[in-house]
Amino acid sequence: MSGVGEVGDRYVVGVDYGTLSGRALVVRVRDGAELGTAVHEYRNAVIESALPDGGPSLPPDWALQDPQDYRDVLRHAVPAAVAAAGVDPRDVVGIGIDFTACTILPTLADGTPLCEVPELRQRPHAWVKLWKHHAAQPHADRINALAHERGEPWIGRYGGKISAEWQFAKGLQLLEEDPEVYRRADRFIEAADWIVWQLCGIETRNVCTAGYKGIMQDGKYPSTDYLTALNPDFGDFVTKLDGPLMPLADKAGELTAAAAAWTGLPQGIAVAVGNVDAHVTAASAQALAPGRLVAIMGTSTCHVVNGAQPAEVAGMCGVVEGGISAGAWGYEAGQSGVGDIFGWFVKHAAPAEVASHERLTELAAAQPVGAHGLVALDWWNGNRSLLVNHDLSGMIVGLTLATRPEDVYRALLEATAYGTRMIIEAFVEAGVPVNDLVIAGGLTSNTLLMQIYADVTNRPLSIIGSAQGPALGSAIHAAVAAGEYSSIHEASQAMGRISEAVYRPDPDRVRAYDALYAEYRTLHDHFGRGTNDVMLRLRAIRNAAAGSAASTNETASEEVA
Ligand SMILES: Nc1ncnc2c1ncn2[C@@H]1O[C@H](COP(=O)(O)OP(=O)(O)O)[C@@H](O)[C@H]1O
Ligand SMILES: O=C(CO)[C@H](O)[C@H](O)COP(=O)(O)O
Repeated sequence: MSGVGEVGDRYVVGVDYGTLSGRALVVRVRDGAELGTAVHEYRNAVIESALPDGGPSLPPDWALQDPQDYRDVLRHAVPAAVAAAGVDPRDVVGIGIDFTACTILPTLADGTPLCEVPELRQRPHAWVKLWKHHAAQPHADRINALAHERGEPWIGRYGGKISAEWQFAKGLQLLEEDPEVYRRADRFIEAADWIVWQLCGIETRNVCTAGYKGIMQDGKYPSTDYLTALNPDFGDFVTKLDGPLMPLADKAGELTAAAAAWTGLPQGIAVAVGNVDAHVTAASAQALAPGRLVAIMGTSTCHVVNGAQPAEVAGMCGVVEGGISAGAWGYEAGQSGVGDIFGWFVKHAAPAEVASHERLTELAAAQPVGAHGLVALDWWNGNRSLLVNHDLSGMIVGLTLATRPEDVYRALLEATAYGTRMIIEAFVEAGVPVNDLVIAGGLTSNTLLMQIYADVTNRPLSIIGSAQGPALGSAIHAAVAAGEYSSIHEASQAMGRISEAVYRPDPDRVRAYDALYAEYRTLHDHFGRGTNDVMLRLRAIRNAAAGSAASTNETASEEVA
């Protein structure tokens, strides 16, 4: 953190809503200096098995959140960040937020979350569905099949598949599993837009989530005909999504008196339009130019890259005009599990004497490429791009009695790099240039991982110059919304930071990885493209067994009662 500003300086606050916590960052407008930060952990974190106040236990693949946790970030992290920065809150001129996505909730017409309506509190579908809620896969499958059958024009803009994580799959699941909660939902809104509504009292919809996570293309959602063909009661779904659509970095409204009281910031300051963690980071990494692919690597990885033209890229998440920044076509792809796979290995598979990222990385770094004899498929949390199937699962080939924990750890790091290479090749083959990579997020601290990515992708890797890429990106958007800069490009140049080409590919390792990547591709297509659906069959067997175990437990507890 830099020192406090000078007299006359103005500041903006960026708030990054992550999977487990929200971080606030106070940033100086003139140069992007980061002056103070604070984190607030969500009390209810990720709700995966039981609701906070009781109700039915949640089936596999559910992931919910509590919207009160989001308000608490405003009440705790924002004032703490301003205090840590040592600036006068009266000099703060704007606030911007970014959120995970698609993280979405049903609300009443006034924005009250349905899970806060007393009689709906114990209904799982009344809660926020987090981005990694994966229980809507069957609904996504039907959305996709019908879109292809009818030749819907928008499906190509999503690489041919809508993800189970996105709005329409989650909405259809809500309708079909709890029609009453669906009917009570006047609004179905991304948490990014909901928290902006809480801040400025005005409901808006940002073009980023509407485009990538909804199906808003060329100013339109899917037709009523199509939605009715999915389910006769789904025809009205878009009326719950509709709202004033706003470009990124615009001002959504002004901070209300109530939100000023929560945050300690001045009433009336600019509130920027909501945005997504990955997409705001392109601005903080000074990576808005076409061809610079930004990978935000944390629990999962999100890839965003601007292009000059629209193109259809099989398996990408989507292409949206102005979806990253005005004046370009923004492309997105993603890997649903990255740091979480490494974390799983440290926590559940590595023996205690080596069970830390640091120790496993140190041991893994000592071996030449290929020496472990392993190739893994990185699908521990399903596959977002290119296969768009969250029922796929992880695999390691080549294990022997000589395999050591660091070998497996290294194979997992490499598997995620191969997954990123698949995505890059899909973009390039479709005519979307990817010249270099800019990496942001917590995983930038792992230098072995960074070098593996440079070698596997055969591209130079630049590193964002901030440990708070999303929060800084939100602050940059707030500065534009407050009128401090005339465009996001100008603000990004003044306030963003990047260290250019920190990691360069090594030709020998590139060659060695080409051979391993060829094996990865073969396995990827074999298990992911229908030659052998063993993973899908295992998932069905698991779900049936989990279902019968749950009903056995319920019968047992009824008998006890
Ligand atoms: N040194 C490390 N090497 C590899 N993975 C790590 C390391 N430290 C933490 N992780 C993993 O990175 C993820 C946390 O990254 P972070 O960027 O903080 O998360 P988030 O995506 O929530 O912002 C966790 O999944 C954790 O298992
Ligand atoms: O898809 C997303 C953005 O488009 C999610 O927000 C993202 O994958 C979750 O990010 P993280 O793992 O960093 O919390």
